[in-house]
Amino acid sequence: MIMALIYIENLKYSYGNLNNSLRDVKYELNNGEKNIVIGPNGSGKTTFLKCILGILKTEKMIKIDNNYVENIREYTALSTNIKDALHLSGDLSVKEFIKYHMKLKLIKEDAAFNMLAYFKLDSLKNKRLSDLSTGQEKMVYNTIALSGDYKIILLDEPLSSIDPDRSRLLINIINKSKNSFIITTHDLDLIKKIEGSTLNIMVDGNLSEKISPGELIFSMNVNTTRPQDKFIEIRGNDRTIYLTYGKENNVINNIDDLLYLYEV
Ligand SMILES: Nc1ncnc2c1ncn2[C@@H]1O[C@H](COP(=O)(O)OP(=O)(O)OP(=O)(O)O)[C@@H](O)[C@H]1O
Repeated sequence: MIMALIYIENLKYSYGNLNNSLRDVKYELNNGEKNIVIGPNGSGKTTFLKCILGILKTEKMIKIDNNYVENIREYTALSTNIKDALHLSGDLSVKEFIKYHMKLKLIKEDAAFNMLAYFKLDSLKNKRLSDLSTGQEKMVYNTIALSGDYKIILLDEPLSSIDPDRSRLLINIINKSKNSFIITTHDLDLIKKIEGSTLNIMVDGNLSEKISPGELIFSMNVNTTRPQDKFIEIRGNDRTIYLTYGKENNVINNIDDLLYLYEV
């Protein structure tokens, strides 16, 4: 049996007693897959990535390359733009910060500096991290995540606060890459722009089954009242959202219509 690159079963995570941030997540990421996770604010997308990264501790629920995450000490095949996963020591310059991370990941620092130049961000090298704009800071983390040949790249909202030109450059890199990605986003356009992407929808800590975007736009209907003929069921706290075949209301004719998901 060929095991998925990331294999998750019964993943639950709570920050405190009252908070059920992830409810019972089942998930697989295959080799070379580019998986996009969308969902409303606070639905659990970042928490999901942090569990995979081992930043949040879980018990034998997540396997990467057939090893439990908690047993992986130095997983150099995994890369991310999540700030909490990037070790920070003091207020470094961008140059120092990049050098530090490339050394940590045993990657030639040129890889990251070339990427920075590709993003037309050479001028940031000597700036302090604390002096960067929100978008510039995000691009530095994206650069670190994408430099080097990582097997799995976890990008949390990589395009938030990023200008259209740099967004285009970043999407080009993802499209050219043969590696596997999980990308969280609120930018529904990304689903169209990342070639061959798959989609999961997170609602109230529940993750939908995997959907290929092509499947969605054949007159799918977003509703909370028609469990019969459901194609995808997404359980929320106090509602269940069904994607059904049909043309009554909230019909998905294109990716932008996924906005209905946020409205029901
Ligand atoms: N450090 C924390 N302590 C307590 N609760 C937290 C913490 N981080 C997140 N949460 C809660 O967990 C839930 C999921 O948060 P998470 O950040 O994973 O959502 P998200 O889908 O990434 O949201 P967004 O789209 O707004 O970035 C939310 O209810 C949030 O309030």
